[in-house]
Amino acid sequence: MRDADSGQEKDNATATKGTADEDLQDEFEDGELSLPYWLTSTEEAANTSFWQMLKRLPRLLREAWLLAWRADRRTTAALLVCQIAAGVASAVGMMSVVGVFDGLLQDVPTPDRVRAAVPSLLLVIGAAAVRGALTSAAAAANGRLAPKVYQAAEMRLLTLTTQVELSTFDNVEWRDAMERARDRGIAAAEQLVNRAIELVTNLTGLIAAAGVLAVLHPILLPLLVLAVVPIGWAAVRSARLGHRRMLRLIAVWRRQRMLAELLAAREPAPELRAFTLRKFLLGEVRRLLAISTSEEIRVSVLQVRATLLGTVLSGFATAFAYVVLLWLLWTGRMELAAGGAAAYAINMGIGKLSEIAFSANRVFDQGLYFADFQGFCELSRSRAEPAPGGVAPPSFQEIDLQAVTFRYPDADHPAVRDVSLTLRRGEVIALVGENGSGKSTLATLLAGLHRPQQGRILWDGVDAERLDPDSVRERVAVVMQEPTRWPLSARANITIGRHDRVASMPEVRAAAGAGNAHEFVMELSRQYETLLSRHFIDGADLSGGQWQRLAVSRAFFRDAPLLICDEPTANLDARAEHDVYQRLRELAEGRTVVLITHRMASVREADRIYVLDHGTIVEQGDHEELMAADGIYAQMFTLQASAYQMA
Ligand SMILES: Nc1ncnc2c1ncn2[C@@H]1O[C@H](COP(=O)(O)OP(=O)(O)OP(=O)(O)O)[C@@H](O)[C@H]1O
Repeated sequence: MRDADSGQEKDNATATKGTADEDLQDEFEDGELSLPYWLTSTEEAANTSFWQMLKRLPRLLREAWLLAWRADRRTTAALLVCQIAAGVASAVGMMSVVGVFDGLLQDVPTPDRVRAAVPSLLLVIGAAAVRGALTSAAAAANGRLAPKVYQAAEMRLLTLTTQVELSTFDNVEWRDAMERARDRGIAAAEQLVNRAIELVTNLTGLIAAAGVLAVLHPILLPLLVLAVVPIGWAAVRSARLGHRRMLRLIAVWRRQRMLAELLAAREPAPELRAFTLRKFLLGEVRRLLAISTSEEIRVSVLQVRATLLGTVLSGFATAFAYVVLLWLLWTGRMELAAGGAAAYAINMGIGKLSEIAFSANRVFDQGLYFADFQGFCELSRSRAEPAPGGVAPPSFQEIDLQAVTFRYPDADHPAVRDVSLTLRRGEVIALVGENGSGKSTLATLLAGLHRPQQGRILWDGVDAERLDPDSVRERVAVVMQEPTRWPLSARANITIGRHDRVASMPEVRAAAGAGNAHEFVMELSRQYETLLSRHFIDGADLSGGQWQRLAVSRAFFRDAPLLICDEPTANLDARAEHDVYQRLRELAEGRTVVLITHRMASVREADRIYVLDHGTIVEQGDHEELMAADGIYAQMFTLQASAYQMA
């Protein structure tokens, strides 16, 4: 079937040559729509044969069952009972049709025939009513189950994503897996359950029809199957064409969606206008849309052709089944009443069989995406942060780094190499060095965000490897180089530093005052309750420096024994910078502060200064000692001081 598909697609591609779409088609073949590398495993799955697909079905059904069972046991069980009972009601209804025909065909006056048919007719009506009620109950149960499955899948994904080691975010394979799982995997989990339920419903209907036919005459059963094979083939072919079109177009769709979002988003709006990019970007979106439109039309023609062929062949096979039925009646091999019921059951069975072909294909289709989701979950579990039982001391006297080395995943060189240093309680330590010398990485190691591959970090003599990473992080407050702009209120942006503590307004104000944020927060429309996001009504945005002041306030509010400030003043004006350092020094009473900055004037007062170069410590001491040594630090300091003097 695979070859047949590609053959037909090739024919079609040839047919389109010479049309107005020629350029697009060329582009299409030339790689614009070639399969993105991260979809190769999905393509492999999509190209498997019809029989391979059938073999996979039981496993997929089991997975759907497990998903539903874990999400809501009672509803899943109720749903299954409703489905099976509806199937039984169907069978009872069909068998009762025999009685109706029996009554109507008796050799008595018409009123007596009708009277004889009434009990069976009531049974047919009763069975239909019960089946209808059970189907509605099953639909209600499904309506309850589907969102729960979605919720469970989304929560599973987010729980695992936030549990992995930070360095995993730099792993390309994991990030690709996450993209695919988030893009379609969560929805596929819900869809897989929906489609599996649909399949089971149709299967129970088919079993009922097949059971009735087998009772009436066994030869009718294979005829039923024969009639549905062409429709089933057409359904599978059409779905696979659609799935492969999706695989080819996904890169184009993603790019087009990304551009469309940029055109409509607020952040790039000024640059879009400043660089007069509108026409250029609109042209790009138009080009991508044209590619996907032409491909969609091409595939839909192929799909209609397949469906038409399947329907015609199935029509012939159905006609043959009825001819055989007539022959059975003609030759007296079957009672007339049973013949009427058989015609009814054939009709029902054909309907169910073709629905089964469709729903089995949908289960398979969603199963492909669900496999992506499961793959990501397994990968994330294998990369989850270890959680040893130890708890870091509430406060510490000393943090000791011993020959620590750290390399980012896939990086050629370690970002921090063989670093040994000691932080004592109450000290202010400064890390200086050129861009890329490893300061921020060293800070993340101290904060317990990364784990060194070599060397040890001791908290009062206890190896951090033996401590629960969250308990280490509880003791640290970090002002990041690029603090996150949380789309929350100004107050929450500060209290998120210790979200599990009930915060009184005076405490929030004190932290905001320390971070130099109180004044500008009071000027916002709703002061501390102002939502800091332009994406919402009444939301406000802040300048880079104001966001940084909030980040400093957040760290003050966290009130941790170790405060790490990674260029906390990069966006601050001179006065704000002076104030923040003043407060940092006050805060250092009883706490340890690690300061990373390029402003040499700010590090003069530090108890100890470490100079990093290519990940190693090349100089250390206080300001006077380092100036006397006349090394890198002295050069950097003199350079900046002379620049200020010239200014
Ligand atoms: N996530 C990452 N993945 C791979 N390499 C990284 C990553 N982050 C940083 N690096 C590399 O590690 C080295 C140290 O980077 P780091 O950010 O620690 O330097 P820095 O001294 O803080 O620089 P800056 O002064 O510019 O902030 C650099 O060579 C950088 O390219």
